[in-house]
Amino acid sequence: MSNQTPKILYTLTDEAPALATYSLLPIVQAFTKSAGVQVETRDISLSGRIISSFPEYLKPEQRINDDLAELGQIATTPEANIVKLPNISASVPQLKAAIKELQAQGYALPDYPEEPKTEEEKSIKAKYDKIKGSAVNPVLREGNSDRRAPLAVKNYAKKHPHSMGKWSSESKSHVDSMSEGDFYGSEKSLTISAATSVSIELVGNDGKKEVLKSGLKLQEGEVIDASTLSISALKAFLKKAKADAKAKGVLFSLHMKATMMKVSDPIIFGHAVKVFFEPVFTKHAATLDSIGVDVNNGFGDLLANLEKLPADKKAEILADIDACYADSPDVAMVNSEKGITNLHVPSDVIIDASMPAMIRSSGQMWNKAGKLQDTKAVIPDRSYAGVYQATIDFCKKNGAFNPATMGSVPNVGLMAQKAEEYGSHDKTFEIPFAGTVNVVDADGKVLLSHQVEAGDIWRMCQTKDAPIQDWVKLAVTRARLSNTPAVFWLDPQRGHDAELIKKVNKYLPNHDTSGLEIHIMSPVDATIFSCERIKEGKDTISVTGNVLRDYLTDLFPILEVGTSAKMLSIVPLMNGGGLFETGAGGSAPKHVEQFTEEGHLRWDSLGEFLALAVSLEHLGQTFHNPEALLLGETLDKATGRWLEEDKSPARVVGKLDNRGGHFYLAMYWAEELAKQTKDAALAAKFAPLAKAMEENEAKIVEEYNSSQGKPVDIGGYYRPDTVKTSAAMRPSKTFNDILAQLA
Ligand SMILES: NC(=O)C1=CN([C@@H]2O[C@H](COP(=O)(O)OP(=O)(O)OC[C@H]3O[C@@H](n4cnc5c(N)ncnc54)[C@H](OP(=O)(O)O)[C@@H]3O)[C@@H](O)[C@H]2O)C=CC1
Ligand SMILES: O=C(O)CCC(=O)C(=O)O
Ligand SMILES: [Mg+2]
Repeated sequence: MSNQTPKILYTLTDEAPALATYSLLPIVQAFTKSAGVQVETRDISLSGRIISSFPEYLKPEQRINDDLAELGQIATTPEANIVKLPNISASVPQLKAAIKELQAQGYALPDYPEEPKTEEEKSIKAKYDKIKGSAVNPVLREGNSDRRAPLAVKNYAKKHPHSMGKWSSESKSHVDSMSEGDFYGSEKSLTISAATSVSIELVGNDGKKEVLKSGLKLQEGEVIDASTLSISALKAFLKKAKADAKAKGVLFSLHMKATMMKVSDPIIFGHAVKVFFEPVFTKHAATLDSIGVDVNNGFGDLLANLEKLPADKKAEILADIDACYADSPDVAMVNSEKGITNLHVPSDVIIDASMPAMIRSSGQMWNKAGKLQDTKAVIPDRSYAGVYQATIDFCKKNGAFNPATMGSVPNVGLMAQKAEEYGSHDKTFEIPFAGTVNVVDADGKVLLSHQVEAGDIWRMCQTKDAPIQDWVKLAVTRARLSNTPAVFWLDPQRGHDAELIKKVNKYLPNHDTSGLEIHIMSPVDATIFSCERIKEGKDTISVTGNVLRDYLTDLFPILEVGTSAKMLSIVPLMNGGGLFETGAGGSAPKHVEQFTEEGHLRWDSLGEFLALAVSLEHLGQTFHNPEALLLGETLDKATGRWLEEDKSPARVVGKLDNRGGHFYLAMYWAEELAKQTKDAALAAKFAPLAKAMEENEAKIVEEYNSSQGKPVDIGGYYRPDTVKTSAAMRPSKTFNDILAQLA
């Protein structure tokens, strides 16, 4: 491998991180090129993925490579070195908006066929559905997850604690979940003793049989589980939750993961919308059906479709909606000025980020008057909801956490090879008729079985053995390296977790655990244990499955350091390569809105800096490349200084933003390279650059800051115009000229 060109693949994504890339990548490429390291880009943006899926509809010059497929393949090779920025996991409304924008830009793409009739439409829908939801991360994540706040980041947070809402023991905020009929209550699981192939069959109460899936290959040692959610129980629960929110005078707020759980959660979301607006749906059922309303895409879909109706009919329905609002608890708002509620679009409120944000704000969310108010967080399934209730209880009892003193909860997450719920989409079904769902093996033996009613959701998950072994090893390695207690968050009451507990107990003895503190606790107990420790300033590693990996790596970072953007997020790929994710958060659509309205980008690129440093280190080690190692080391030092000197972007216009922050990183990085003594040639190359930046610091900052305060046109949202965006993101001519000297 050492005679191949060392190469980092840097991903082009969406929204705020994509904007930031326009400013940061030229710096990175200039620096790395000078040291003989190549940084190439791969387009995995939503628009890029759409364009590359429909070459036959496009002019030859519009066609682009399927970079995601290429990266997915590379991720399984030892030389993989990928820096992955957050991307949009598109809900249907986002997908449609992106298609519309691309069509307007001259791409003759087909519309998204909501109800496909012809074979062609079915094939178009299948292609779009592959792009929908979380379609990138599962492809690239050929390894487990190691997410933590580096020491420099914790120290920065302690020195500059972010604001944290106070907690009162009187708070009425709480989590509400089903008490029966959910996935949690119905989960069954087993470990496969010999490789086989299974099918999933629905046998109707009348004997009718439908094969839902066949030929699903299972490996020896693989854990499978299946569970079902009863729709009648869900509806009854939602109805009760709505009435209870009204009785208690708290906001009603639904928290799902409709992006990642792209089959099950939009259905649950749709039921919540229908239950909340029940009188409207009952009275206008036929009309709403005739205009093609699909509330799995949110209440916004209903509002958009009303445009198809004559004015008087539309007014009648709108009046009934108003009457329904008047009779209901207030709904938590995404944007109170624009009247957008949490029920409008399923991708606006995503549980991993939304619950911690609520907990950071005293357990409150925004009401329609734009004021914070106590909230009922509706999380129908019980599997993980208890973690949030336990955190809320902890804050009610002990007051808010103190970022200046609190400890840390890093995470080791089981994620590889589409583990657990996050790989269940192709085995999730909305049941067409009442009966029994059976998972049947190659010998015709029924492995798992559930009674279901029409409309229920049934799903099966897989967790392969090799990733489990790797996860246990990673947990022990992290516990050893950081000398920190590690807790496996596994619930013996759950079928799947019970199987995993057996595996953990089987594989832990393969490692030297002497002197390490390792526990297995249910998620609720683990939450209490970890919260008590962080309050005392102590660290505790959470070792979790895939969903809690996602939830906890927003929850604790948001409480500890204000945002999960500051996380180091490493995916040691199982075949030896490295995937370096930038932060643990998403693509921050709110930041784009602020940028286009007032020219200030508050996106914090710290996650990119951290990821790039470990990517360079990995590259240096894999290819025995001292220049890459040196670039990584100096970047790490520069990042440390960047934090010490507090060059993080401000939230408000007129002050240093993302772009000015990049300039400071470049200056510190050049200074570190000029200062080091391992490579005199590199030092000589970077010394004049550092000097030029130092001498022009004030002028450069002025050029950045004075570009703010006015609307910015980037010529597109999902596919911005590259020339316009580059100009907007690189407004300092002085800095651009200095950087050009490196070329
Ligand atoms: N790894 C990935 O690819 C991920 C992708 N996503 C996708 O991202 C989109 C948005 O998801 P959402 O749930 O809103 O979560 P986000 O993490 O994008 O946003 C939540 C909030 O977190 C803060 N934030 C996140 N990243 C940064 C950063 N680098 N700098 C400063 N603040 C930051 C912002 O808060 P503030 O308002 O305080 O500035 C932001 O509004 C969706 O399409 C989702 O599917 C989500 C998670 C991970
Ligand atoms: O892929 C996605 O949709 C979200 C991923 C995510 O939230 C995470 O990994 O933290
Ligand atoms: Mg997440």
